[in-house]
Amino acid sequence: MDILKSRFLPLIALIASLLFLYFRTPSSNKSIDAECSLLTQDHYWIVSKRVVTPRGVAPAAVEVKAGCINTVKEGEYDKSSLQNAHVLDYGHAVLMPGLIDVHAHLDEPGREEWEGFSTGTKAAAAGGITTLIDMPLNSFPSTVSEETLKLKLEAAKKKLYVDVGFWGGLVPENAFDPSALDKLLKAGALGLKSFMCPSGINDFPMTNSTHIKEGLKVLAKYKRPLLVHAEVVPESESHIAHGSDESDPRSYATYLKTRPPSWEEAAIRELKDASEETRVGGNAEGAHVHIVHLADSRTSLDLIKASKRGGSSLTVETCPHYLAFSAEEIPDGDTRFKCAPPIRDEANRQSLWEALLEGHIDMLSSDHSPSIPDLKLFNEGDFLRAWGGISSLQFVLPITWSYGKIYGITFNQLANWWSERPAKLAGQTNKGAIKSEMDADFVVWMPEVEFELDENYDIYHKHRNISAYLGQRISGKVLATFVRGNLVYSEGKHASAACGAPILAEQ
Ligand SMILES: NC(=O)NC(NC(N)=O)C(=O)[O-]
Ligand SMILES: [Zn+2]
Ligand SMILES: [Zn+2]
Repeated sequence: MDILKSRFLPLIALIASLLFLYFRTPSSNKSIDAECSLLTQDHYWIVSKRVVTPRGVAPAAVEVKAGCINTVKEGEYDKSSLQNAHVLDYGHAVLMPGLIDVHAHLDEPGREEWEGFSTGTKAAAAGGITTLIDMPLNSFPSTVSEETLKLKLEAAKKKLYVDVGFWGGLVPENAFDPSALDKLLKAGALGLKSFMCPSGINDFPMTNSTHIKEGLKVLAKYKRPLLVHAEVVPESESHIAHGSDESDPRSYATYLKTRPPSWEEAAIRELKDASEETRVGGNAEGAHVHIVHLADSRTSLDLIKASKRGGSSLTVETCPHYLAFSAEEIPDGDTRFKCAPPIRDEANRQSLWEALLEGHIDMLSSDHSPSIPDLKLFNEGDFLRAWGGISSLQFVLPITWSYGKIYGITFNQLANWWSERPAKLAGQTNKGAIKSEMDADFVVWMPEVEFELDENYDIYHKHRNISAYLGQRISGKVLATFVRGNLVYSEGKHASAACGAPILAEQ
């Protein structure tokens, strides 16, 4: 009997625990799901008088089912037709596709004291951003291989409040190693990113046109883009890179002179050549070149226009800080405004707006690139030695709107610049527009509501005091953010669990 007991007891215990797990799983899943959303339903309707669809702005009722948009019924909705349904009526608030930020530095693993997946994506959710694509540098190690992409994914686990994809890095070490690039792209990097000038990060060295052409050949096979920080330090100008001895490092003008528009021009001239290979019949047909954070609205932009006219597959983004600020108004010593390329003069700012409105600039991104406050050297206010990068993630929608409304921008333009075109760049065919079968990713916001970014405002970035936007009065309050049907942010509250998904490219 004892022998029988000792033989069968473990087996009985195993069966009992399997049965326990089997019956427990559905209810435990349910409670996890409930934490993902501030709503309990997964089938409901969102109603608003201003729904932004590819067809325009109109009253509509949007049916959400299992994380996707099921139907979009345009026109005033008839309450009786939705009688048994769960309806969220947002009245006059604007319902737009969630923003897709293709350029954010979240810095994990390795520099989580600068920013992190949890803080960064909470800020994104509070700002109406439903997807962001993380840059391969500022984390440590940089995302330049299959292994380092895996470290990113590991670090992101259970910390994502919105969906997050990853760009891989193109650096000299992997540029001539197509099999290493293959592995990185097969592991799910949505595309590659490279720098044509020093990045400031030791394990992310700069690339030249030869590296870029090699990278484009590999990217062509996967039909994915190369994003480029387009500034080149011309030989003849390298001597002014650190400012002349008599110049005041606390003056923004001193910094501005160290990175003239000719740096952007030189890089874009080289990129114009390299991107010819993306034309139909070219060596890298299928690949795409995307210029990040364009600051110069003059010759650089002319080169971009010529390249597009010639049939190259090329797009360009600019960022809200280039549209909001001008060099003349940056106070002495206020290194919150330091970024590269630099914020240029007022006339340049205005022509950036024109280029955006005329469609020569394709999209917007945050280039949210924070650091620890110490590196901003606030005490010295030294623009030449302070770390460059603007901290802005949570504010990009109200900032674009507040500075754009005097140019008469429309909600459809906002949706194009912030959702539709970024989705295309990142290969996200299920995202970027309010139409049936797309992911139910939305921002609900009130363009007319003004508020102050003061000390009482809830900011979720890791370091609130380094943002260049603090102290501003702006308009466009985000009321709610939905990620694949989950209400992840509403009226100052986040869902209790981080249920955003890592986005990996499919082969
Ligand atoms: N290492 C960085 O994050 N650099 C960034 N810094 C800026 N833009 O000032 C960038 O995107 O180039
Ligand atoms: Zn850059
Ligand atoms: Zn950046």
